[in-house]
Amino acid sequence: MIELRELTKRYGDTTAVDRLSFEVRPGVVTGFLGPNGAGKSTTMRMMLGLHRPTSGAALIDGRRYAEIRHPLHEVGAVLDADAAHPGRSAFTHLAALARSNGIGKTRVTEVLDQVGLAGVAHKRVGGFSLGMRQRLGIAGALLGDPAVVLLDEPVNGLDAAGIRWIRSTLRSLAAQGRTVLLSSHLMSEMALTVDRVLIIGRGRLIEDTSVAEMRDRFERDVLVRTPRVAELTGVLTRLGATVTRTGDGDLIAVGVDAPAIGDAAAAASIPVHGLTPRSATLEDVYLEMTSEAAEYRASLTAEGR
Ligand SMILES: Nc1ncnc2c1ncn2[C@@H]1O[C@H](COP(=O)(O)OP(=O)(O)OP(=O)(O)O)[C@@H](O)[C@H]1O
Repeated sequence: MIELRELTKRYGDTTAVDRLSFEVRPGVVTGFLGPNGAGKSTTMRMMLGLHRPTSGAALIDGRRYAEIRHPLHEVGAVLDADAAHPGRSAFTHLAALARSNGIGKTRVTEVLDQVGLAGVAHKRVGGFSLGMRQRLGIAGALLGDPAVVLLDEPVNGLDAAGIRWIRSTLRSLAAQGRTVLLSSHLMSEMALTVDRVLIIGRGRLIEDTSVAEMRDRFERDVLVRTPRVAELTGVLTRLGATVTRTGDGDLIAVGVDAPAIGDAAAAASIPVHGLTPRSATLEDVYLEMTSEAAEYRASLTAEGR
């Protein structure tokens, strides 16, 4: 379990993380989402004791990272797929990591097998594809059999097979009762991988919800085509709908479903030539939630800050 309490990080005038509080629970895959510059990497680095918070705390199973005696056994992290020296083999890289944490070579063989790299264990990492380097990173994170696994942008740049592999690996880690947190700036990458989402913008928490709840919250509307626009607008408004008009003269009704619109139009003898229920995608909902933070970021970039 990961717990953030009013976690804050300031760099001079920039508040990268702003009084962030949330919990990441075991047994589910949690996505940590936000537009570029939202503060995801800074937050993860504070969880791992790599950055010192300005105030507040990031706790792993109730303790700050610095207080954990054998960190690799409690938290495994992949912050950068290129952390391994290109001249080393996968085995040598992991064996060095294992040795410095008092872990035996048998475990190295086990994790290489677990991530599907057993066949290339003695090949140079420099010749590995991004997908293979990502697997190696995960092998390193799993060496100490930790209860908490953190991954920063693990699917960035991966092909479809690589994404599928990460997805099923993270699901099985969560099913084993581990706490799994992965960051991304793209909802589309997360939608099929995570159960819960924590969305941040400008260092603040915007949403802490499940993907299922987010799907349910889509604002559904109905596109209505009628030759008697004004009359139908009146009928639907009286039904409680919010009605707007498209550039093509169609109506967009929010707050009533298509059958209710059809019935009301029939009762008023208004012809309806088209009735199309529409729903936003998960990506649309996410972009709307984070638009203010993304625009703020764009304005800073435009000012050259
Ligand atoms: N060492 C630093 N010094 C000054 N500002 C920093 C530093 N590290 C991060 N920042 C700023 O803090 C904010 C958050 O950055 P961070 O890298 O944590 O965001 P992110 O959500 O991980 O973004 P991305 O998706 O682009 O990786 C940004 O405004 C960034 O410019």
